Amino acid sequence: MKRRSIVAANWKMNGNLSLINDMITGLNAVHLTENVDVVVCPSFPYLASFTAIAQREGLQKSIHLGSQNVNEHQSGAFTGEISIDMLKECSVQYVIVGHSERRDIYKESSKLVADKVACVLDAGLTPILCIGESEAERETEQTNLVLSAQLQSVIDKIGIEKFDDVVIAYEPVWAIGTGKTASPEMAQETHQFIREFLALSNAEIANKVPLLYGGSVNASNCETLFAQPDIDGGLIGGASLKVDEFKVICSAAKG
Ligand SMILES: O=C[C@H](O)COP(=O)(O)O
Repeated sequence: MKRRSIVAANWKMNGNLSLINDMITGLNAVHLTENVDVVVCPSFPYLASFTAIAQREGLQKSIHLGSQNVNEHQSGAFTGEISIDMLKECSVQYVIVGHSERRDIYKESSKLVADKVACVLDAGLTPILCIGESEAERETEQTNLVLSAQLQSVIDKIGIEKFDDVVIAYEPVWAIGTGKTASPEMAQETHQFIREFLALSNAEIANKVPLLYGGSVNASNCETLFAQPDIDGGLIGGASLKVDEFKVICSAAKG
């Protein structure tokens, strides 16, 4: 079956208003293959700006706005946090959850990540659930164990059926921002494992879930990565801050 392809830009704590303008103009000029969606995830202060500029300039309908994080509570005394309703008011459609930088630097547990996935789904938005192993875990052959545990905690929380509305991004931590991309074969092998793991709970849903690869994807390696049968697009960090390079990556998504 044909799965949806997604290319998502995670700007992390980078970018500014000028980049929002340039990205919207640049992406509007890209010919996106049918069945390909593009998601731009700037920092919180730029979400409303993105929407305002997109409304003013017009935006291809397959380009969407995403957030890099959300708080799992609906509202309350959580200084510095952002609720799902606030994101909805800014026209956000996708939310990155469980990025390894959130898990490592901010100590987000798999339970918290699962709560956030549930919160995003309950609001009718799409979570981009990030999973991935560290270099030490790969070297000690624990990759599949780590990925299974990260996935199982979300399955336990929301049930496998709800994965129909979940996007998964596999990002080996050792490949993030390091220039050390997983080889297409290694990435494919791990994506296939993820799909097979989901299939143990529900084969039909496993076959439908878009699986994105993330970790030093750039204009030179995107085509071979996206050509792999179980890779349905990418979660792009550094290369998504360069409009021309990101356009090349979006154009390479197979749809
Ligand atoms: O969310 C994106 C990933 O962390 C990948 O970042 P990168 O493309 O800079 O390696």
